[in-house]
Amino acid sequence: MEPLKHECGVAMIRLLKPLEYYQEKYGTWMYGLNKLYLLMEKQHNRGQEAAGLACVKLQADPGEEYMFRERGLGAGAITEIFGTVHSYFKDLTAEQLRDAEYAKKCLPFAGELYMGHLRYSTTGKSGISYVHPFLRRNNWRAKNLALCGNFNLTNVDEIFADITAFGQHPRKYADTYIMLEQVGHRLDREVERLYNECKAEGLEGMNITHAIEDRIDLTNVLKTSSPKWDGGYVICGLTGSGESFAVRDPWGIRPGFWYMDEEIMVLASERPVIQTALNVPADSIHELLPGQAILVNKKGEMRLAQINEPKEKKACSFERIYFSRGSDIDIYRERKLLGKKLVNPILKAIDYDVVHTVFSFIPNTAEVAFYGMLEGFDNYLNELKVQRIEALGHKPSHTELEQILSQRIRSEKVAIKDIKLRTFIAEGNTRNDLATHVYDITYGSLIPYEDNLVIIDDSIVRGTTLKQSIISILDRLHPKKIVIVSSSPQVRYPDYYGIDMASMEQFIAFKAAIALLEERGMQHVIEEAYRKSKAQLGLPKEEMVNYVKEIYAPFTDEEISAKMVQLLTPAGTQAKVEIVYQTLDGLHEACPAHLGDWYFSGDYPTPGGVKLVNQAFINYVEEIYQF
Ligand SMILES: O=P(O)(O)OC[C@H]1O[C@H](OP(=O)(O)OP(=O)(O)O)[C@H](O)[C@@H]1O
Repeated sequence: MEPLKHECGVAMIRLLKPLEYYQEKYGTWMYGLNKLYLLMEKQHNRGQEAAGLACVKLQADPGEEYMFRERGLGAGAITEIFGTVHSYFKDLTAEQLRDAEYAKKCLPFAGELYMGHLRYSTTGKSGISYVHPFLRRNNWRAKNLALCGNFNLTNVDEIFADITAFGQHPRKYADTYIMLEQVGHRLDREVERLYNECKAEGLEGMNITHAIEDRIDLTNVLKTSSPKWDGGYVICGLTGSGESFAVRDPWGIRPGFWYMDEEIMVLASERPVIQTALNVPADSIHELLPGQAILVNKKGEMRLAQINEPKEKKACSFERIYFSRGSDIDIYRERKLLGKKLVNPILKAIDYDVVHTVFSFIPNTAEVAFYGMLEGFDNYLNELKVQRIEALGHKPSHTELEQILSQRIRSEKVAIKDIKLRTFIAEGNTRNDLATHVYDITYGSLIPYEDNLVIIDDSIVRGTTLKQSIISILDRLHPKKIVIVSSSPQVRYPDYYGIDMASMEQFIAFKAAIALLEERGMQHVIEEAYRKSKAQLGLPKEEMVNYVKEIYAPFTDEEISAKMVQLLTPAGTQAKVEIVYQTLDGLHEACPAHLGDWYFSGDYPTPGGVKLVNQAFINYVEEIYQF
């Protein structure tokens, strides 16, 4: 089975006051719903394929619904699901709409607990039934569970085996279902344990229900269900009795941030989203720590709990480079630094000829790195100007100064992206076409046959953007040389923890390394790596080694880059093309708190990652390479 992937965004809201409070203070009891909309809309960058939301209403009477969900497919899913929710209110009178008590009693989605999810998946497994949140319903309110997550587990097979060993019978072999059943099973046990406890105390009827709901401790549930999860995750859940939680993986791979005051608790995948939606400063927002959970109980009491021992922190650097919005104060700084660090290799590539070089970027994500790169070149040029002034040996005249200071770094808006969608996270089959037509150029933005063009992108993964579109369209401007700059290092290995970059054979770096091995008659390296990978199949995953590294080992980064240029440059391109990459050290210096770099280095933080890359390489050799 191909594992399902959920590279996504999450948002949670827990209103800590009655709905009347928000009606009075903010003029609407829909305060929570509206904030959820903002949090989701501002995380659209994290998922364009589908969206879903869930809501739980506290204090419903038996016979009244208290858990609601809406899900939609497609790029317009957020608008669609909120449109549907609002359609329930469209026939209300103005008075009814203002009446928080009426809303609470009679209207769907008028609750205190909210949860939203944005999804993209590139595995072809789509359809509304795969859209989060997932629900598990039961006649015991505390056993009801809504779950959504930004996650990917490497060991769905092991967890499936585990829960079937308990005698459970999941309906689907899909990670979210399996997780839902696993957490749900532990939740059932917890409720049953409390039921027995309450019974033994002599409680009866609804008193038992209320006592269970007062005593239930979700940390027990999470501690018993999550230890085997091997992967990156922020899993969010709501229960029918009013508990909400979010738990993060022990390596801190996937991000989660939360904010709380006396009115609201909010959690989201990205920090600035909370800042903007609630107008609060960055330092009032906390990171959910590796292995930690944030829980708010039925009474609105929050607590942080260490669910799993934190491991060596390997927060995903690709979040910083590409996936998250660049509006975060730290991400903005980091992206700029990534650009700045590339000045020296770029200077080499343009033969130090800044006078005849135009600098630009491939929209949109690379824009911030571009500003950093420009700053770096400004510094370089200033230094040159100082040297030239000093070299004059006399007090410079006004004309001399003017002449020296007039030199500027030339930056232009050369590439234009015609649509706002991210092509990277578009479904595989449609991507090529999208990449081909999505970019355009500004005619006249450089001097033909005289100027070099340095153009920065955040990442080169499959190379589709370059090959299908960028290089040939830039060549129409007739630059002398095109220097493509990647603010991140060469992407060499699949992700497996929640960002579905591509499968191994699609990586342009991998294709280049294989081509080099073949060209130089070094096929034995492939055979050897395959043999070793195959030989360790029976080993426990903790003992496995990533032998794919041997494919890259014989070559320098520059050799691989040069090969990529050959593979990516369309026939007939007139300009000379070169690719300049960030180094791993440069990445770590720019993003020191996010050292997770497995897609660049092959150093997977969890044994499941090594196991999957091993299998992927075996599959590649057996199905594609075929000796
Ligand atoms: O080498 P490739 O496989 O083509 O992938 C890398 C490209 O994909 C991303 O662009 P995307 O259109 O997703 O988003 P952006 O507008 O946020 O830069 C990224 O910025 C690169 O341009």
